[in-house]
Amino acid sequence: MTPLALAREQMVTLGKSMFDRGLTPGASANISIKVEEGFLMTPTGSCIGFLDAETLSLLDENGNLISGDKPSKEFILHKAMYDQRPDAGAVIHLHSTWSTALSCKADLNPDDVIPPLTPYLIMRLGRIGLVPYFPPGAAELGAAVREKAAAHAGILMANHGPIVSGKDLITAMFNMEELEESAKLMLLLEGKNVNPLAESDRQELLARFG
Ligand SMILES: O=C(O)[C@@H](O)C(=O)COP(=O)(O)O
Ligand SMILES: [Zn+2]
Repeated sequence: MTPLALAREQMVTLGKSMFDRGLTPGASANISIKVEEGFLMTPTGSCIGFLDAETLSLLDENGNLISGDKPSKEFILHKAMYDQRPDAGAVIHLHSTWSTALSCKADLNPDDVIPPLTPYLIMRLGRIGLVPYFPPGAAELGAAVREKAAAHAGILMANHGPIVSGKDLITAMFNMEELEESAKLMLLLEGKNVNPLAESDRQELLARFG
């Protein structure tokens, strides 16, 4: 199997896994993988639970369509992540419930949205960033993500949802799952007497795993 064929198969399989586990509803979400030709991306309007390996959008490095259906309108977000994070091999954007709920809250720290509650989020994604609301597909949203992406592999887009990168698609998916679980913990603990990790513990984790 060629690397491109493998990427197609993995996008279909992991897209279905995320959809089947209720991580994004309907035709929300988009996924991309960096490939030799440029990028493989989910077509706009597609449901990630029912992707067709043959109609996925294959784009060159500048985002020009080589083959397949019209790509996601969010290619600009994915490209911003790849440009700012040279080690990124895949990017996922979902409308997962807890991260999206968190993205709607006021007074979040745009460079550290989720407090250090447990080690694993810190080990996988470090600090989570936040960009202001702009409409889906807007150039301004792409620019805002571009500005945050060098410092954050996981970003919440206000009133919209999360976007994460990883060295490959399975890593990006695990990163997204950990972000979702951490957003859930944060919201479940609201108003409770929480004992977060000490900043020194977080620094140690960032130094070892970041
Ligand atoms: O929220 C939106 O409209 C997009 O960000 C999205 O999730 C799906 O857009 P397409 O990938 O263009 O279908
Ligand atoms: Zn979206």
